[in-house]
Amino acid sequence: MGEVHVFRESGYLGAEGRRIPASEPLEPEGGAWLLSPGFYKAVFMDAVHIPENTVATCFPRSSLLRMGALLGCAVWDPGYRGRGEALLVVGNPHGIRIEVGARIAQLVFIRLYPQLGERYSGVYQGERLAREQV
Ligand SMILES: O=c1ccn([C@H]2C[C@H](O)[C@@H](COP(=O)(O)OP(=O)(O)OP(=O)(O)O)O2)c(=O)[nH]1
Repeated sequence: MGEVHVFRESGYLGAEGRRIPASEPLEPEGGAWLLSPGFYKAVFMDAVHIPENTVATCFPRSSLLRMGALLGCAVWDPGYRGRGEALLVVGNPHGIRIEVGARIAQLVFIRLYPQLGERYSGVYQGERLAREQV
């Protein structure tokens, strides 16, 4: 876990366009976030580069589920590079506490045969990376 954000406005998903809502990072206290029930944006601390012959998907660690929280993840495309994000849903009515840098997710890689002709070139390519990392 690198950052936890709260959403500050609505999002929009159209047939063509989209607007990702503004969000605000929460300051950890004593090196951890105390999160009450709700929906948060979880920004990963680690950057990934998905190989071009691979697609990945991400699951929450079961420890997260066991304490009453979910991580919503989608598909990580071949060739994607970046520090991605996921949706953290805290359902435990007593909240949860997550330390900065705690491991929250596991990526599962699926090798593609044959290799795809196209690698990811969407709007999230290179997100949160320094120019030389892209
Ligand atoms: O839970 C996830 C899943 C994917 N990604 C990254 C890797 C992926 O390659 C990229 C784009 O994901 P996706 O293709 O699902 O997004 P989209 O909304 O379809 O965007 P685009 O139109 O750029 O494909 O975002 C995340 O950060 N979190």
